[in-house]
Amino acid sequence: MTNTQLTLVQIDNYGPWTVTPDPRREMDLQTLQSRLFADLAQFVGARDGYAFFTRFDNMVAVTNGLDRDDHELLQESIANRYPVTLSLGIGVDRSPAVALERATDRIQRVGSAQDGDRREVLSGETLPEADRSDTDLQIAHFDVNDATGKYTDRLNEFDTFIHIEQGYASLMRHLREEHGALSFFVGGDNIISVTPDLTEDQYRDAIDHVEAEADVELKVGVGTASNAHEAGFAAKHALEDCRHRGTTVEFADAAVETADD
Ligand SMILES: Nc1nc2c(ncn2[C@@H]2O[C@H](COP(=O)(O)OP(=O)(O)OP(=O)(O)O)[C@@H](O)[C@H]2O)c(=O)[nH]1
Repeated sequence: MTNTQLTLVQIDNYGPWTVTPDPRREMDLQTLQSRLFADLAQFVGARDGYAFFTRFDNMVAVTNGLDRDDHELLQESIANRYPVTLSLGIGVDRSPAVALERATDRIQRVGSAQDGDRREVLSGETLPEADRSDTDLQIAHFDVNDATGKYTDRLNEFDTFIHIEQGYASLMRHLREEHGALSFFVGGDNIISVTPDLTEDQYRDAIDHVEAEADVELKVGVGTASNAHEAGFAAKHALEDCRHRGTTVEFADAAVETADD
């Protein structure tokens, strides 16, 4: 059974805080946001989840394997160390987009992101403990073909960035609209998608779509496991298979996942 547990992480009342009593220095905000993401990534990663920075004031984490107590501990630890607090909404569904809808609804129904009285919401349902080990999720790790030779070593950084971002925009829209999959840029030329069970043909169609729309060539490795780390790690191995075989889509085989993890 494939089921994704997603957590929406939202900084409470962040907009007003950034301008109270006066606008704060931008690089101080950037430092806070990136450190907060680093702490979230470490916390979630240590429990075999994945975290994505998305807009920094709102972040998304794949939290299969994390229970309500883990979420509470995250809130407590951040509140102890940062001048801001976090609200967390949790949702579970076969479709990652629906899981995120559910997670979001849990926070939105309590109040606005800029509501001074709405703090440290923790709401939503986690996967039942008994279901965790036999519930899988799918991670697809996309990479631009020869980004170094085509862009990094030839163009200035800004023009390279435009190409990569156009490819990302095209892929994220296609997978969201066609399959309810959620895709996140993770740096360099890499995009990680949290997907429902997709077929090889569906991945191939996505790659063809991005090439036609944005003129960016991608390849993808796909992994399935009970947590994001194992699924993503298997996907990375599958991506290496693409490199060695010259293919565009590879699915991890289960043996690799356990042998190398
Ligand atoms: N987040 C993340 N970034 C990576 C990973 N591997 C590579 N990168 C980034 O991607 C950039 C380009 O590296 P590659 O994708 O290996 O190089 P390439 O030139 O595209 O070559 P091929 O992928 O072999 O076609 C690196 O500078 C890193 O920033 C990864 O596993 N995760």
